[in-house]
Amino acid sequence: MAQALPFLAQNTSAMVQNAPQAVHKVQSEAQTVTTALVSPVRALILTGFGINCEEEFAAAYRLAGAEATVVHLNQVLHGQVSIHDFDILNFPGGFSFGDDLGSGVVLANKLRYRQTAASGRTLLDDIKQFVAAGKFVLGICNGFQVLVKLGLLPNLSGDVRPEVTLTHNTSGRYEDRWVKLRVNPRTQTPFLKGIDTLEVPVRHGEGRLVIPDEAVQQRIEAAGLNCLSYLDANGDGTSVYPFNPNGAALNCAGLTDPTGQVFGLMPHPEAFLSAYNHPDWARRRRAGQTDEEGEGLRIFKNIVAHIAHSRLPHPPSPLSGGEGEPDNSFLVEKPAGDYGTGPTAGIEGRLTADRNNWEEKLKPFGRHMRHHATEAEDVLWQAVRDRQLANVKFRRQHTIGPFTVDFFSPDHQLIVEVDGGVHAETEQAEYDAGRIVELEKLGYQLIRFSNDEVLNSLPSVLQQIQTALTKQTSNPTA
Ligand SMILES: NC(=O)CC[C@H](N)C(=O)O
Repeated sequence: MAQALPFLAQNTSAMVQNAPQAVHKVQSEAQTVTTALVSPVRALILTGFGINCEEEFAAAYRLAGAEATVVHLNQVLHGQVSIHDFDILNFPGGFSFGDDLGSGVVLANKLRYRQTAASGRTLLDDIKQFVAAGKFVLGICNGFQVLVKLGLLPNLSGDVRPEVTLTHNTSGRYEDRWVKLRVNPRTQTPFLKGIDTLEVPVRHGEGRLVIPDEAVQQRIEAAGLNCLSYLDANGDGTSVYPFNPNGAALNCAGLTDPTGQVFGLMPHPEAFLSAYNHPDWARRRRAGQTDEEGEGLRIFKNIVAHIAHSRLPHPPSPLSGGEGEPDNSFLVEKPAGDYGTGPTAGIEGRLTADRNNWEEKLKPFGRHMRHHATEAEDVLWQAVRDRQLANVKFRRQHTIGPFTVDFFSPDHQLIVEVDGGVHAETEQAEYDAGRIVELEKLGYQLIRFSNDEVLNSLPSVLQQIQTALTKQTSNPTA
């Protein structure tokens, strides 16, 4: 096992370093978007004492748009770095303390008993406070073992004492192979939101979950804390080797605590960040798969998006006269019916609606739509309101001619529409197509997103809006 260590470390960091350019493009796009948001999501990654997957872990968060900081555990234990300055605390894989006394045991004991010189507090005291503050903890492989040995997982009692354990694989050997996983639909954890199945590698000697107490097992199942299970070739949960590589109880590859904020798993999602990490990538390419991202990245994107979203002000308050509300300064006296001028028409570029039509129909309609915004519209509005995106002002449910558009940047003449399922229906699609032509004729740029895109890939949506803003040069008259 000891010989495998340098090989694994070299091999995996080379995979990250050699990740294709496309991945780095995703990385820089995601970072730009995060910078555009209020403050970056911050991930703290612990290393030292034989941990060896910290760089892949950091790469995963950076690709997901977060700020990743790798520190030696001693820096935290000696009080030089505070976990409370971060949003996610991460325990990577590796061979901490050479797996002496069982994988993860010594490190768990250090967290529980080692007091920081200054305060006499233990790091576990801080972690409890961290979780109580609504923050997140992720442990992968050796990190998962640490969380289990410590009792942070599954932590049914809330007392952080060990309730289950992870021990030697039933095969009696170190397992290094790819596995398929299914997400328990009952899990509450944001780490796994929207994920059904996942293919990831395992590399461990002590990954077999043992649940000594029947009542504990029932409570784990009842609460859906067994969030990941190993699948066989038919996609069914299995105890059969090698699909289940370690003989885990409940075919379980990962656990959460009852809050869903603490999550640990034996497989390595941080080792599948790029499509090229997968042993079958070339065959998949030939079969027409074009996705550049590895499936493991979804977990990191999920948690980063969740935290970024929870930072946005809630609930939305479309206050009358607030940012985004149409106002009379956008109107000039014009004969009824003549609603339109393009953005190139000097001062008239500010005219976006006919007064009569606006007062009678469009203004109440806009107000109604603002008060009955869909979830996706709200999410996007919270991200762009108050000039949060590239310092650009957006209005919502803004009236242009006879149309009411979802989001509008007057300075950039950019329209952003968020579509629900109804827009796919033929009649509606035809109407939408006509509307786009009319609006584009008037000189506006229009981009559209589906509800799903906004809800599940907000950073990418914001990035695309930002790109569109730079294409559409600022209108000096607006
Ligand atoms: N990759 C890892 O984190 C390995 C974990 C642990 N050292 C084991 O062998 O079980």
